[in-house]
Amino acid sequence: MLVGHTLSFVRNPETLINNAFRFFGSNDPFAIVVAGRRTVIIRNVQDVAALWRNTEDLSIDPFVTGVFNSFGMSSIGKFKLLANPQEEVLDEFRAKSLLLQANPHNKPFKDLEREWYVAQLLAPEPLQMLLDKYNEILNESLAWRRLSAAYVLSAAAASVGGGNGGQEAKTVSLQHFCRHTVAHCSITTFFGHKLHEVAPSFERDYEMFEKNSWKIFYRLPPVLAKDTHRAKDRAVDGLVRYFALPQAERHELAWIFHTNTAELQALGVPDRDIAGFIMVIIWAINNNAHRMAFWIFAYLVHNPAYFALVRQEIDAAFASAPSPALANSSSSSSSSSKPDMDVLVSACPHLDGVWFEAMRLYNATSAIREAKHACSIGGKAIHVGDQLIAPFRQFHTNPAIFGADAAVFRPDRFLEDKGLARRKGYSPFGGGHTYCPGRLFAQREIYLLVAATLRRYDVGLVPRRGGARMPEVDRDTPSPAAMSPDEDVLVTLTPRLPQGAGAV
Ligand code: HEM
Repeated sequence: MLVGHTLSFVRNPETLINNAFRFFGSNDPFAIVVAGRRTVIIRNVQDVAALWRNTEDLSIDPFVTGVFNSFGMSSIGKFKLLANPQEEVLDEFRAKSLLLQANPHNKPFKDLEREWYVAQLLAPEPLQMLLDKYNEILNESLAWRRLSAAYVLSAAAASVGGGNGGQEAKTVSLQHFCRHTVAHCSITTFFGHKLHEVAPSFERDYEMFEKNSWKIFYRLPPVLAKDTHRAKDRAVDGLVRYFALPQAERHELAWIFHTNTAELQALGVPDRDIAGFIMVIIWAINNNAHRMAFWIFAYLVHNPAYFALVRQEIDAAFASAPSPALANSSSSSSSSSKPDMDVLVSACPHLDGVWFEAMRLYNATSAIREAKHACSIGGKAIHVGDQLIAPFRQFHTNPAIFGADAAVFRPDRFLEDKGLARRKGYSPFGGGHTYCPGRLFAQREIYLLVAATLRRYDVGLVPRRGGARMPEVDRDTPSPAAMSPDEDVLVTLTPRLPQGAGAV
């Protein structure tokens, strides 16, 4: 049975799918029509595993090229991503190109690229080097005098909730704090300071684009997304200028992006397409991460007891670092503000709990594939050209997996059941051959952000008309991945006083 339901699917896939399941009365896959296409929806955990396994018949490539299409990539650029390197690499690049020299199975660019992500983002040493750089940039940007106008709304000597009565406090938009800090730190980590020199408005343009990037992702007519397209085009212009610099001036560029751009050049992909391609990856890096950071902070400031537990764990990770007050002083070296990463990721159970729980409840990611050949999933016949979608939030809110209170944000569930984050059905980073290669970086960058912030500052909730309220998910804005809140949270940041001075 086919049901035409494009708009309701884009706006709120969950309600539509729940209604359909009630209607059909089973967990078997069923078909609806989305944007004129037969789309098979999957909810059974075993069927998702079958979808991930079946790389012969089911492909993610049409979805990926669709995204690049929405972001303005030319036909030649899209063709080259999936083309045969033996036929496409230009003569002058053949001796050096990894697509020819380190590609025994002659994989197209898009497939070989996955191996490069793994090499940079999942191998311990390269990952740690990126994180060390990230931490340095983070500590510079969180210094009291450098807190950015992108999120500071006002500064005043005020008596605030954190207990440092009379000390200066800055009022901050939590949404903008997370969006700006995550984007600034990761963009500078991967591209270096030179990008800001040649494209001073890059971050602003990127953030403006990203705020409504769903309009591009869901291919709204350009006339309905003018500002978003313009901001994206300006950011891409900035990247074109950056990549036109001699390589020596881009020495801070991370290996993965050096490799991506060099190999796309070797394939003869036009410069603007290369910049557009990199823009999509920058979006994948940031779009989810800052929203997750927001939900974590939002939960912590609304739950002081949990905040205190997380801060205790974080302070232990800084055991060999100087006191918070020293960390805030301009003379403090960035390395002295470095937490022990092992403690942070393996001895902070309450931080883990709030991270796992945010990733469970505020993540609308789906597995998406298209059928290249006829096959079957969960007993359902799949025709060539069918689109298959498995929305993970269906599993993440399933009481059979997460208990009767699955709809509630309760981090302790991950402390009570240590195996819960490995349970089938918990897939915030997807799975199969497209399993997010940035998963370790993402978790660690967010832990660093939470750690650095709580280490340096008392974070107080600004009183809100109508009383404090943990935001809910914004159900009016479609989200391809991490979900936005229906309301911002305003907080005060106040430098923590040294231990022993009665402030902490
Ligand atoms: C909380 C933050 C993040 C979440 C929730 C997230 C989630 C995901 C998911 C679900 C996928 C799989 C998509 C699919 O199968 O279609 C994915 C893919 C990907 N992610 Fe992430 N991600 C995050 C952060 C990052 C970061 C920080 C990076 C890079 C540093 C990154 C790089 C990528 C890349 C390159 C892919 C494409 C993989 C492929 O097609 O083989 N992600 N991400």
